[in-house]
Amino acid sequence: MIQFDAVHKRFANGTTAVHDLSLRVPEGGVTVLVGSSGCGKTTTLRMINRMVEPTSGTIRVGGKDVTEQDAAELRRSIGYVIQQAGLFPHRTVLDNVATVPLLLGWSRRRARSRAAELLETVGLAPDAARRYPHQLSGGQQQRVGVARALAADPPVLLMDEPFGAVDPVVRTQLQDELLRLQKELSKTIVFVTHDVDEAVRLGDQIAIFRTGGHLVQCAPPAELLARPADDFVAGFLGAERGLKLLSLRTLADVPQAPAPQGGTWTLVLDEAGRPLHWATRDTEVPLRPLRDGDSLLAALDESVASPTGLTARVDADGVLTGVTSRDDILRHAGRAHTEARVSA
Ligand SMILES: Nc1ncnc2c1ncn2[C@@H]1O[C@H](COP(=O)(O)OP(=O)(O)OP(=O)(O)O)[C@@H](O)[C@H]1O
Repeated sequence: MIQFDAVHKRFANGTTAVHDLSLRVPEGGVTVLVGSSGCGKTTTLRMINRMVEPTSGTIRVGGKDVTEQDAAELRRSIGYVIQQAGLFPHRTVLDNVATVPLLLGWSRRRARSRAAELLETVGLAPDAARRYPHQLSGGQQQRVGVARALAADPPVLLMDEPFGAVDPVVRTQLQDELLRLQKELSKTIVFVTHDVDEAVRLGDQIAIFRTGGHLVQCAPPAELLARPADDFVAGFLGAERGLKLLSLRTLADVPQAPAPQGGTWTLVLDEAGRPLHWATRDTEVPLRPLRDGDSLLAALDESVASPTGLTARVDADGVLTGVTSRDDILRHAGRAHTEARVSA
């Protein structure tokens, strides 16, 4: 757990970057810091590993005051990922990842074998290990950055706009990858982003900052979206708060019915029972079958695109389990919104 108590940071030029910050970052979860440019997110992050020293207040990591620890040692025990990955250009990918274990005194062999294992964990092909950073795409470099930060298996990871410089498709893949890794590793992650959708997707809790380094609200995404503390938070979250909330709810509890027979549109299946498309006698419309774990937002999107207003649902093997109507999805969405408002 990371605990900020009454932390203040004023730079030598008189700028107050962080104002009286008290914040609890729970162990094993992702805390996302968001807010407009210059509101103190990076400064907050960098005070955790003492790249920036607070003017007053205390920061504890695992119960220990960071100022009472050797700064270099502290930094080695905390993973740090930045935008553009910040890799060493003249070292191979493998050596980049092995850097911290070597600094910690591991043998070259052990450090390299750990690095190779981690490259696989973050989804890079083995031949990437021998290349230099400039020979990789931006998304691949970010994966190396994550592998490097994980190399010494630190309990805490600091991530500063790690996916800010890649295109939206790669960004979504990197977010998926981080969620998958986090399920396995349960690190305590502090993640800085400008992107509200990224924050909602990744955060167990989201801390929203306002210019001048003021923390305005810190809450789980569903609570934040259902009950923003003030107009600033509501404005920052954007006009589509309701839809964002739907991205957090799954289809699991929404009822399904057997696929309709004999109407204008038929749901065509392959021989294993997997849905292929909707069809009339002379038209075919593609479909995207959804699973219980998919979001209500994806289900609504699919039902709007479907010529029948129905979403085809499948099990883990892709075999049809039933269909759900747009009305059922909307009814469930309305109930989920009411519950979120009441319980927040
Ligand atoms: N070394 C420094 N000296 C003086 N002022 C600084 C220094 N570092 C940051 N600042 C100022 O402190 C404030 C907070 O900066 P910080 O980088 O923490 O914001 P941020 O929310 O991370 O911004 P961005 O999203 O643009 O990265 C800004 O006004 C910035 O100009």
